Amino acid sequence: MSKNFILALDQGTTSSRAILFDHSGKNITTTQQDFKQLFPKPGWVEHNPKDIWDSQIQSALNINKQTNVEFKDIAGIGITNQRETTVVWDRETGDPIYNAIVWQDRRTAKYCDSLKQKGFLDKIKKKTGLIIDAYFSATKLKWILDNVDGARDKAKSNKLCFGTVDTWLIWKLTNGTVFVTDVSNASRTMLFNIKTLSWDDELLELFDIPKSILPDVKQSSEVYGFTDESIFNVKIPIAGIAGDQQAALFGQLCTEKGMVKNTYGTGCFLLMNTGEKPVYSNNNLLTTIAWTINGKTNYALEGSVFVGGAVVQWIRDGLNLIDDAAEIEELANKVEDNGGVYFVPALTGLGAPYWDSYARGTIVGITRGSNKSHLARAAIEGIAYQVYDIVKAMEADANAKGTELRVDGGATANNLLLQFQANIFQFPVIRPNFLETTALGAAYLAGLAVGFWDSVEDLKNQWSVDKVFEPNIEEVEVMSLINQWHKAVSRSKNWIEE
Ligand SMILES: Nc1ncnc2c1ncn2[C@@H]1O[C@H](COP(=O)(O)OP(=O)(O)O)[C@@H](O)[C@H]1O
Ligand SMILES: O=P(O)(O)OC[C@H](O)CO
Repeated sequence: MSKNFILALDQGTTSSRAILFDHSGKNITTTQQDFKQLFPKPGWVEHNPKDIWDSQIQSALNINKQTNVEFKDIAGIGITNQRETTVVWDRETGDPIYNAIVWQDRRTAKYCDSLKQKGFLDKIKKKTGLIIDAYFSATKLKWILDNVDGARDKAKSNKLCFGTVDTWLIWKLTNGTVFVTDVSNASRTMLFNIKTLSWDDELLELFDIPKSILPDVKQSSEVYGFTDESIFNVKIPIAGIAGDQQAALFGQLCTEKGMVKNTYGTGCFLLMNTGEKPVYSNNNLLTTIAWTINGKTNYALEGSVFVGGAVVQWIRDGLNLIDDAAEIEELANKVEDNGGVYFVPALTGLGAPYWDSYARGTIVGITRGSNKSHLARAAIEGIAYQVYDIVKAMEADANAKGTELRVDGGATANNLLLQFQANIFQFPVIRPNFLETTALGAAYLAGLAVGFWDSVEDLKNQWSVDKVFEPNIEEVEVMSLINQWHKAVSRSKNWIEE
């Protein structure tokens, strides 16, 4: 019997989602569970790996409560996940030995500084495509091995497993029988050589990490194993894995060299498909693996913004100015412009192109006339300005002007944000009809592996436009806004002292 659905599991920074797709790429149903964010110290961000698993499996199980679809009618599962977040667990018991250290966590910033001072920047960039930063998994994993009682001894005697979130979920889904990741996730660890497509022995030595604790690295689209029968009462092939930003690039069908997307979620992540060869940035962007399919690896250039939609969450939960993220647009629309207020949302430092772990959130230009609407507007604009800086870096690397940008992610519901983004880019921003492109990308990868879809060409007519945001201000006006923004950025940099 041929099966009718593909299930994507999208494990994000703030929530776990399960999304069911049919053959036409239509979203049949979505289930979602938020889970707890842990902030044990300033600059530290953790998740309980059990919360990650519980929320993810619960949303998957809720799929057949919300629809009549039976699990036996699912042809394959695609996994996509918040990247870099580091989980270490006991190989025997399956119990995590510490909380997951989340990608936003800055606790290893000082150690990263010491690596830079010792001159490792070039070597690490050549091997991994990455800039030395606390963002990536390597220093988080080293921190766990160095700081959790007994961890180093256990690691040496092959008693521990390390994984990014994809690896952790697949381990749990297969009852501890499959220990894998894919190239896109591996390329975010700072331990993976993106040219040889293997764990790099020299880097493992540098970070003092035994190879035995690392998962096998697979392609992004292949059958890795089957879910344990006890979970869905049927064995379902797990057939796709990609880090969420690479999955979104695939879901937006940016499958040709030169195509670009930006996702506005907790953070913002702009990726350009650079084809089958790695392109190295001269402007502080990352080189990363987009995916490997049928033995062919595609690379991407990436600009990562640490705080995007998260600034709206902070305005909601930290300041209580709104009850729901969507209300920010109405609040911001009560004023015509930012009234001179600029908000650099460096709440967990600045990512690309600044890479400043010591920057912190900064609000400048406040006068007696400023009000909460100006602040809301400045926050939304602060998201867009950060993406602007990345586009400029990418234009400089590509030696070409951007012409359009495909966007997705939760914050793209905000028309004010996308209109302002188009205004400062001076080129159109395109919002597709279907915004869960991360999940769609994971579904495509799984569906291609199990023959649910035949080829990428097959998928191309599934992408369609909801709205095109055309710029509606003049370039001279943009220049003066950008000038003020960069002044604000300079105020936020190198703020905290450890
Ligand atoms: N209308 C809106 N305007 C601005 N930001 C929004 C809006 N709706 C949601 N967001 C923000 O988008 C983010 C959620 O997007 P999502 O793609 O689900 O994120 P993630 O996958 O990172 O968990 C949250 O940070 C939220 O504050
Ligand atoms: O969970 P998201 O969508 O915020 O994505 C997080 C990124 O993968 C971090 O690199």
